[in-house]
Amino acid sequence: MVRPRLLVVSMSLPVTAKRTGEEAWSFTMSPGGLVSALLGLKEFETKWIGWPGVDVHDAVGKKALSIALAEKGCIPVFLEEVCDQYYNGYCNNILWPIFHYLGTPPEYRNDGTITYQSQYDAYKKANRIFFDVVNEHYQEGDVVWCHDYHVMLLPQYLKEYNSKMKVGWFLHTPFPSSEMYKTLPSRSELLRSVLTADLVGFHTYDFARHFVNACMCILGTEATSEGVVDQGKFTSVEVFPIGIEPERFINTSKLSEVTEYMKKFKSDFGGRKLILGVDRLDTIKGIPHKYQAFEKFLEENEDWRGKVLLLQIAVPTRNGIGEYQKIKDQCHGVVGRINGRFGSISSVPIIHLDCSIHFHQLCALYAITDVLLVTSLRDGMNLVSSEFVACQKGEKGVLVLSEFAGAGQSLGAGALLVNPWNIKEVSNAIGEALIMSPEEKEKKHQINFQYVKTHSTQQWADDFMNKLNEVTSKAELETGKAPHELPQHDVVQQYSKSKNRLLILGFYGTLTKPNKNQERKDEGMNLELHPQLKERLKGLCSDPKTTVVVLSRSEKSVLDQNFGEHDMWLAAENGMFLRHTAGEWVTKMPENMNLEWIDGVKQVFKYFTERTPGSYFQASETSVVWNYQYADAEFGRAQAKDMLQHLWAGPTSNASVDVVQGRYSVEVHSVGVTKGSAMERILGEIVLQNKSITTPIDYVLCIGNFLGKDEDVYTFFEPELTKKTMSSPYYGSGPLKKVSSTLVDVKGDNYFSVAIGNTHTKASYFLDSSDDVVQLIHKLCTHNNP
Ligand SMILES: O=P(O)(O)OC[C@H]1O[C@H](O[C@H]2O[C@H](CO)[C@@H](O)[C@H](O)[C@H]2O)[C@H](O)[C@@H](O)[C@@H]1O
Ligand SMILES: O=c1ccn([C@@H]2O[C@H](COP(=O)(O)OP(=O)(O)O)[C@@H](O)[C@H]2O)c(=O)[nH]1
Repeated sequence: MVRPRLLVVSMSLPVTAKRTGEEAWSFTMSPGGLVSALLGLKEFETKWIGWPGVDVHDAVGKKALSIALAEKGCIPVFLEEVCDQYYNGYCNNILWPIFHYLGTPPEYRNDGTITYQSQYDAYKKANRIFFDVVNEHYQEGDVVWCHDYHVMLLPQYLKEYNSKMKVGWFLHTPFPSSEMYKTLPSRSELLRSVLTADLVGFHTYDFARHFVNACMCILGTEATSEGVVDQGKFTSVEVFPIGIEPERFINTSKLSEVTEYMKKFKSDFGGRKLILGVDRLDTIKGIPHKYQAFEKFLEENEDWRGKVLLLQIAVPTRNGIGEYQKIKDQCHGVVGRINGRFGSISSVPIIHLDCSIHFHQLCALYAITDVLLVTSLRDGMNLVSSEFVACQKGEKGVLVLSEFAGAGQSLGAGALLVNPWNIKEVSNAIGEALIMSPEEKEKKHQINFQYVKTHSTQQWADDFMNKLNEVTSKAELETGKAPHELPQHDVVQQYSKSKNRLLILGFYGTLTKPNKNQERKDEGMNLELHPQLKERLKGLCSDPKTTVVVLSRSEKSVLDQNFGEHDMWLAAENGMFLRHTAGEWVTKMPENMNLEWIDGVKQVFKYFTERTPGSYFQASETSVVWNYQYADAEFGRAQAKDMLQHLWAGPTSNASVDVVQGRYSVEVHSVGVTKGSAMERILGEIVLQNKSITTPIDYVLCIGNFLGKDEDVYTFFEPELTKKTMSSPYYGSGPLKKVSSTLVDVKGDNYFSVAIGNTHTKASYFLDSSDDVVQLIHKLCTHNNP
């Protein structure tokens, strides 16, 4: 496969520039895991677009810097006067703490005169500047991969300008639960923009789930198991846990310079056990908590005093922010206290370094470490943990890892997981790690080493790119398939010609009267067939060449009441129950379906129904739907968001259910209860009962006003899919065997899938309303006698 060129966009470039003369620049590597990880992308032609770490105001300097950076495959973004408000302000003082559950900084809570607005304005401006630079360098076919919370508006700017650009967005930090995210004033704009990307990626399932929930609660979008549908546009949301470049660490630790450092450090530490911490000096890394836990350990384990050293590399970061200056002082204070308490003339228990160290030194330290102590209060991933695992040699060390780091989900099995807020627990884990047997340490190490080796950055990038390619190719195909107005003449003509027709009709919104003025009517509770359809349907059903199926989420009794007198098939609760009107209901529910959640969901729905005038809920045997179509729209929407929170916190939290938000409804049903998935079972039953079927179905008309998750029914009969489905084992046995290969014979011109009032659909055609369905059914009934 030819790989596209990659435009990586992140706030920081991998190198930080320093001016050494009018036209001269020197560079150092930028700190942080994002940079380390992306440097591992070797197999793509990559241009990296980002801020060079300095403000440059003169044209000469900018030009010289651009040239020097170009040699490194980098393109600078000059942020100039917006930089401070953007980077130190909105990004790192607002988004960062909110995304890491620290909430808004105190000055925004306590000082009524400070608002986010000017910082948000700077954020918008900065994203525009990023957009301009990307746009200047973009070539057709490039993939633009936006990284992190600094560029959340960029996907929208790019897509508005050129909808064909392939755009991915990946978040390196946690995405918080919607309760926390909701506090952001610009929450909707940021979400909407991110959703314009083709693919949105996170490190862990939790982060992805939080994002999807936020979209549902805040924007009212519909969520599917694969992503989010916003205003008819689908955005894929996936999990891609980042890795490191393991070979780089493994090979470096074998270098003689590194071995020399190892010897030297061992001798410097005088035979003491080494506990290592490597973190940017960031509020989220829990460094003061680490010190407190170590202090507790020394307090409670007198024997270990003088025999263990905690070395903390505290890499400087974001010096322009007050909180970061404060934490530095705070750390120095605590270290002083502990060293004062437990140090001696010859040694102190903690060495705290406010600096970054050379890569060889880092690998040497990782290699000789007995305990790597990671106490992040929240962390997107934490690559330091993986780097430590990759560098370990000889008798292995132990990873003590915060359960709040994304890495906890991938390296947890080979680590001692701790809650960093629980000082006692961390202190105990230090003790446990120090006395762990070599066999146990080796076992844990092997588990993690296998993981680290096989989950490289390259793999991570490949996975992201492959998925992006897949979703964009699919979207391209689907764009070409935007639905057309139903060619009613062809529909009728093909109908006349065919010998064995199958009509699949939805009920609500398809065969009911259109509800144009949104007034409350009794049919809210009691769905009623469109009055003009009664006779027409009868005519349609009485034709022996036509099989009609009403496929609805309604209950059996509702379908009985409305269609009982017609000669047709009724598929209630999205196909969970089926009957021919001449026979009894049969259950088509998949075996082992767990319905224990239903009572809890009903209670929540009842609660909201009582508090939302005009709303009602319907519970069937397999699903519960709350409808606020006749309630005040604004209030109903707000209540729906609130309801989702209650559902997630309670009855649906561990249940295998889908919670689907419709335009005016919230529906909960067991996973996999979709109309498309029911189709195969329905068809099987029809064939089973119609033993006389000898001619294949040569005409399919499927009309509905379905939820996104049910749209799979429109594609079920697509000619290329039919072949696949019909050759499935289901059809290879029992009574279907004899008709399996010839059951359906639709080639395209005799297959019509129709969505009512929806042009963002998988259906091939659309009709405006159920009044059009009435007209169409009339034409079909009278086709021989127009
Ligand atoms: O550029 P800075 O402001 O100095 O910050 C450095 C980076 O910090 C964050 O890194 C995150 O990415 C890592 C790799 O995915 C992940 O392991 C870690 O948990 C995250 O904190 C930030 O997201 C980056 O944008 C910064 O460049
Ligand atoms: O002096 C140092 C020590 C470490 N690191 C690197 O900083 C990164 C930290 O990444 P992590 O994901 O653990 O956290 P982040 O800093 O991105 O939040 C790792 O790749 C380290 O190798 C660094 O740049 N300078």
